[in-house]
Amino acid sequence: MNTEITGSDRIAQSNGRVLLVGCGNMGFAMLRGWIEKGIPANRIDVVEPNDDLRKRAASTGASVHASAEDMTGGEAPAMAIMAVKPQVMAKVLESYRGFATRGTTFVSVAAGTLIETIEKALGGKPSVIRCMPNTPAFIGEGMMVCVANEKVEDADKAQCETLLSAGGKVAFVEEESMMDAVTGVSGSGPAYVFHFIESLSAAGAAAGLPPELSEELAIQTVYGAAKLAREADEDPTQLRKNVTSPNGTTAAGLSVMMTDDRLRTMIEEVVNAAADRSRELAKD
Ligand SMILES: NC(=O)C1=CN([C@@H]2O[C@H](COP(=O)(O)OP(=O)(O)OC[C@H]3O[C@@H](n4cnc5c(N)ncnc54)[C@H](O)[C@@H]3O)[C@@H](O)[C@H]2O)C=CC1
Ligand SMILES: O=C(O)[C@@H]1CCC=N1
Repeated sequence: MNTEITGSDRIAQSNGRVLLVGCGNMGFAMLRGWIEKGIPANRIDVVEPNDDLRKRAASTGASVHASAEDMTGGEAPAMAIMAVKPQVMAKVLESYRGFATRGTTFVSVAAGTLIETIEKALGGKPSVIRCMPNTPAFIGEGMMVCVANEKVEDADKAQCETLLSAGGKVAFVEEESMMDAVTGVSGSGPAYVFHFIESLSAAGAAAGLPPELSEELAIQTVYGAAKLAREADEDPTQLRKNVTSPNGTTAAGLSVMMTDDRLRTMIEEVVNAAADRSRELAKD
């Protein structure tokens, strides 16, 4: 008889505790999203060595701990979300090896860190999901893309999806190699959009608008356009055409962006640079 306890069994038995290791920018964005969407704070433990960040995590009602030692003697969580930097991920995972044989599904959000590296660090045959989230998870509008190893059962995957979807949309891919491009598009993507907002806002100010007003116009325009792109029946190409009157102002602006595919070429370079860095991180 197989007596191994799976993550989903553990959820049924223990009300599914969740462990978040690392509560910096990404960890806190996820934690905040979970709390906002009603994941009970009393089901969440956070390990974060930084005092200020630990206090911030505690403000959500989650139980906070300064180090792995405070946690590892206790009940194994159903899921451990690992949100530390890729450079320390393998070392940090070693402290949680005990959970790997006690039914915990490990979810790493580190850029570049391969499933193989996570498995080695945990030893044995752990259940591992590699996930690339993004910071809009903070407001429940993130994009979380995951790939699972063969040890992850459907029920564990479903449980993980339930948790992660509190931070936004969740997708699973079959091939781990896609995660580098995913990182280049949606993981790092919010930073490109924020820089676009900064640039649009600065250009408006340079064109004579009060800076605060210009920033408001830039933010609302990106927000409204993204929401329309998500909700409209038409695709982004048609939505662009709908704004562009023949020989009008938009055509004048777009000709600067689109001549010789200027922006598209640059964005391709941007995404490739981020994806290449993700591949490099796998080798560090
Ligand atoms: N910031 C982002 O937009 C995204 C980040 N990621 C990934 O998330 C991970 C974390 O990135 P950030 O949050 O940006 O970095 P961060 O530096 O803000 O957060 C990392 C946190 O880990 C904590 N930490 C260090 N050692 C620890 C240990 N032994 N136990 C528990 N916590 C420990 C640090 O004190 C810090 O608060 C990285 O692997 C990154 O690749 C993934 C997607 C997006
Ligand atoms: O810049 C980074 O490496 C992380 C991963 C994706 C977004 N931030």
